[in-house]
Amino acid sequence: MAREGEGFRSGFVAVVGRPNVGKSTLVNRLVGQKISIISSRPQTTRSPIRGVRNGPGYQAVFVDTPGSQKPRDTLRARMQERVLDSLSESDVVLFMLDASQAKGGVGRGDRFVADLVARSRTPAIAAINKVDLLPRRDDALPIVDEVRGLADWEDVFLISATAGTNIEPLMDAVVRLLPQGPRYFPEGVVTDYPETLILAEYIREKALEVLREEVPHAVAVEIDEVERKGDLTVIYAIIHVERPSQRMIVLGKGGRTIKRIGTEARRDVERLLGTRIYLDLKVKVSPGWRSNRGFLERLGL
Ligand SMILES: Nc1nc2c(ncn2[C@@H]2O[C@H](COP(=O)(O)OP(=O)(O)OP(=O)(O)O)[C@@H](O)[C@H]2O)c(=O)[nH]1
Repeated sequence: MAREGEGFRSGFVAVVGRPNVGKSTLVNRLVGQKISIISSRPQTTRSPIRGVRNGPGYQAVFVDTPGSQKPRDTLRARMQERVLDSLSESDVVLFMLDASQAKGGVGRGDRFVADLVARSRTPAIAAINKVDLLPRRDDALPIVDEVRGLADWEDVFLISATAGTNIEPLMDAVVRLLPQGPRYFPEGVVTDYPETLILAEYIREKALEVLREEVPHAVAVEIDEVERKGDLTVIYAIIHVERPSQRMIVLGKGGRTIKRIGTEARRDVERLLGTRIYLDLKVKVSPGWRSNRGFLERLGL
């Protein structure tokens, strides 16, 4: 962790709200990349990281708060505790709701989340999103009034994550609430390094460990797809080798070797992402991949 000069602000911003209110859209806009950016996870949070934004004198780490919606089952009390814990561990909470849905009055689900935010006693900002969907500007006023009554917000903003309305004023307000702190992630890493490349590196490292000297340098790992299903992340990855004989080695007797690579990689990736992982590993023979430019570019090499 780099030490920064006097007055550097940093912290974790929990983004909460019912599904579909636009949390990912907003964070992607703030971070400026389509893929959430991750790096080695600092000890201070148990939540998966959605993205990191670096600005003059600050670093804001946006984190997900799993289960921040009204649970329908009997686990309700325990889930509430978990959400409360993660909100309390954050430095700032960004509560989002969908203006187009709140038109006839703020829904019960939104109230439920807002109530958790209030109970966490963490400085919080409310962002009423999708204002572009309101037919008239005045339609927003009753929503703002209602939202103000839900918790003791530091600020309430009307935004549109897709149109870009009020995004920078919102960001300024977030930064004002960040405490003094270190730069948790090196600037270069978080701005240049997409998640898939980091995942691929982890899997490659495990493959090399397990294979030792048997398939030196013939192994490349490609992440085909990352799918998030609640707190489960499904990762489809391909291990490329150059010859059929190498494929046999990577698979191992009865698939034993690839299974071991998968198990070890999954453990690390789980720690990295903070979610449960299902890792789908395939081995493919790609002759001459090392001299195929398009292939190398796709892999970020
Ligand atoms: N019109 C409009 N649509 C938006 C806006 N922000 C997000 N959306 C749309 O709302 C849908 C849901 O957005 P997401 O960012 O995936 O919502 P989310 O809250 O991250 O959803 P979960 O990951 O399921 O919790 C997408 O189709 C977005 O394009 C907005 O400001 N205006």
